[in-house]
Amino acid sequence: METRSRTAPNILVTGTPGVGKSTLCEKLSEATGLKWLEILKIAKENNCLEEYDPVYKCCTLDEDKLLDGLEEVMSAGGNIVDYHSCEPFPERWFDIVFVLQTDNTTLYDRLIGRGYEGIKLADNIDCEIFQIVFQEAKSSYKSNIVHRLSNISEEELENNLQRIYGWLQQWFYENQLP
Ligand SMILES: Nc1ncnc2c1ncn2[C@@H]1O[C@H](COP(=O)(O)OP(=O)(O)O)[C@@H](O)[C@H]1O
Repeated sequence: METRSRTAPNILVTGTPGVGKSTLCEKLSEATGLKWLEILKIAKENNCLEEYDPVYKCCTLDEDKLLDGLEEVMSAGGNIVDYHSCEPFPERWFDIVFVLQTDNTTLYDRLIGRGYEGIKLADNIDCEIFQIVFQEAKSSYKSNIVHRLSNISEEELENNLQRIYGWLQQWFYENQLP
């Protein structure tokens, strides 16, 4: 389904675990009324998780089942999708993609605070150092809709929210229904 037939845009908020996606999405959803879709939570609730990985202490996604289940709500528009990767999703779903980023010390502290350790901690820090999610986003979507946002402090979070509100206003202005 094309963007034009949506009554509100779909936003993807992505980035390495710990960069602040949930925090930003929750505030954005509260302020705008757009629906916050926490992909991991939705996958759990709808039995879209596959085998457990004991090293990373998480499960892989049953992507086909998850995407089928989300198609209708994504086609309608008005969603904020929160996930640490953009690879599973069809390009046509999103009007804009925000990749949140932090510095490595900040991310390290946040992940330690969350109980990450060993390979899981090291791999996530590497993921941020090598900007894996940003590279993924650039290869998955048109470059003009992919935006990096530094999200280290409360002040940056507020700036990021303001920037997204500004973008949303512009979207509604440009896509006004006749
Ligand atoms: N802009 C920010 N400034 C300071 N702390 C933040 C910011 N964004 C998130 N945090 C904190 O970082 C931790 C991880 O945030 P979270 O939103 O859960 O990340 P993610 O959803 O990307 O895994 C939380 O403790 C949260 O309070």
